[in-house]
Amino acid sequence: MAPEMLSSKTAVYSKPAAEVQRRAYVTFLAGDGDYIKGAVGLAKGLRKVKSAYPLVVAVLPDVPKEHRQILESQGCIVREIEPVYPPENQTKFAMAYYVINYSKLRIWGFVEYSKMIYLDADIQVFDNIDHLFDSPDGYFYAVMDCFCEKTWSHTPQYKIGYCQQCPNKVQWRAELGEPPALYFNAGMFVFQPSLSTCQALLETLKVTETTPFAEQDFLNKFFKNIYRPIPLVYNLVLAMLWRHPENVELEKVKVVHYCAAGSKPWRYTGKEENMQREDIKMLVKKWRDIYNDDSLDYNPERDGPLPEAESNGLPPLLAAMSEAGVVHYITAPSAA
Ligand SMILES: O=c1ccn([C@@H]2O[C@H](COP(=O)(O)OP(=O)(O)O)[C@@H](O)[C@H]2O)c(=O)[nH]1
Ligand SMILES: OC[C@H]1O[C@H](O[C@@H]2[C@@H](O)[C@H](O)[C@@H](O)[C@H](O)[C@@H]2O)[C@H](O)[C@@H](O)[C@H]1O
Ligand SMILES: [Mn+2]
Repeated sequence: MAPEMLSSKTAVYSKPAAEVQRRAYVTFLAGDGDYIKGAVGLAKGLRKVKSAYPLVVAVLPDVPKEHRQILESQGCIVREIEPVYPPENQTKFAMAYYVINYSKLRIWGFVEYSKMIYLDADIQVFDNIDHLFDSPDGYFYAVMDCFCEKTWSHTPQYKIGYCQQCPNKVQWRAELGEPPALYFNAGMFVFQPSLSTCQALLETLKVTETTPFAEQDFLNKFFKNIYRPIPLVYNLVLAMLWRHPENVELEKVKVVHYCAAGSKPWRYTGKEENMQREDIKMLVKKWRDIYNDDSLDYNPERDGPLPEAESNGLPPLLAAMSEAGVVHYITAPSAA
């Protein structure tokens, strides 16, 4: 029976908080466009690599009911989030739609989970990465980005040809001040949901200048002191294939991020720059093979009930309070 929030009835549970270790992957979906295909592909890819954890999809209110039903039919846990808008700004984002990406910050509020791995919907997981959930707590793990694409032409590092992927090729110039801090791509990261962190993110955003890479720039600033780079195999930003091929061993790559212009597999035409490369065509085919594989559709008999059905049934906030050991609840019969 779904628990009552604390009211005239005393809703109480007996569940030792310590054993409630909830982990999940999470992606973000906005609008009624074709990113739904990316989210479905991701759900099927995680199933193919036999991940032990569910995929939560944080959806903005504008994601239609039909798309939410498709996600649930694929075994996803759909959670609606409120949009997050950056302060009024004159910024020209690198891509105009990046303004919606600040809504990703809501996932820090998913405190029914102790650790989560965020993946953009244009990402595919080709090898099991569940072991990343065992990374030591207290840090923010993500893969370093590349500054060489034209999308970076507004930055000093692009102007002098400096990139953190090859720091010795073009030396940073002292007259430009401090070299850029290690900078991660925000399409994939390992994090711990926390109500206080979520609050701090939203408060800090209100007083932070918006910048071309929107929430990616913001997250890099916010987590600068606890950011720990992880190997590129966990988030291959496609531009690395032509910008830093010496850093890529494609056969070892576990996670591919289809972020280069024209590379979204569900709308790939091969017309854009670099899109006729053999490796790109192979990676798009790999994604499509999973997306079109009916045997990877969610099957409750084979895959078991949705984790949400198994949860302790606590509403997220009570779960967090219980997990934090703040309060303990035992189920009591309805007073009525
Ligand atoms: O119309 C959109 C645009 C973006 N997104 C979500 O926002 C993420 C970030 O956008 P995108 O991946 O296009 O940025 P990129 O990594 O290509 O810069 C996507 O992966 C989706 O999860 C979405 O759901 N609908
Ligand atoms: O809202 C800003 C976005 O910034 C990032 O995408 C960029 C970045 O990777 C650049 O380095 C590439 O040059 C570019 O192609 C790519 O789109 C994240 O992937 C995405 O999740 C999101 O945070
Ligand atoms: Mn992306």
